[in-house]
Amino acid sequence: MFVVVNLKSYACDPVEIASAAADVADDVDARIAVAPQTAHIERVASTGVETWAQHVDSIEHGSHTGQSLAESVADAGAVGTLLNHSERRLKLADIDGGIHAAKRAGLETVVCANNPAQIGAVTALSPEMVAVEPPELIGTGTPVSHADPDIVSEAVRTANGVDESVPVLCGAGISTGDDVDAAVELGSEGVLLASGVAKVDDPRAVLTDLVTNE
Ligand SMILES: O=C[C@H](O)COP(=O)(O)O
Repeated sequence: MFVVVNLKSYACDPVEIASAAADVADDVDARIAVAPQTAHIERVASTGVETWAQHVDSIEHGSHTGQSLAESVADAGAVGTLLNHSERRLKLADIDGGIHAAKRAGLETVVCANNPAQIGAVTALSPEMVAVEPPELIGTGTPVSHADPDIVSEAVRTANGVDESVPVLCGAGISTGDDVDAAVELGSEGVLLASGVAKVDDPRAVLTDLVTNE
């Protein structure tokens, strides 16, 4: 079970959440990663939590301005990156290029997709993991694993049909251990969540519930 907490651009304290995630991961031997704003990667990584970027661009060192170089986020302490998040959609060629850039820099990748058909397409690009997230449920607090279970099980079936070695995560509205349990029942090997941790008063309690309710 892999829990990825995407802090998006929420007005939260990234270090407080990262420290809580590091403690909870240690306490219950769970895999929890935090994906902060790029400018916060170094501070978040210094807490010891597994740190991910929210995005890298399909570029190499060179004349690029305002883009995110995979080597730079790795140098700051990231060990993985999201790609093609619903709020940062990419063309297929740029997803492919982003995966190559990430691999070059030693970063793992979770490539997001909106539906099972897109999951099939991005699984064929051989990322480490894929994540299905119906955009209409993102940030609603209505968990995909309860509200739209078929999309998760279909995404798992589709990904397995393309490449069985690529695990499928699911996201949108996940905030409790019960949501995680339901996701696992559907074949998901992890969850991607944001508001359920980044917008609450006690992120440590939520993180604990997420990984101890299995
Ligand atoms: O990256 C996280 C997903 O977009 C899910 O967001 P959410 O947990 O706020 O629904």
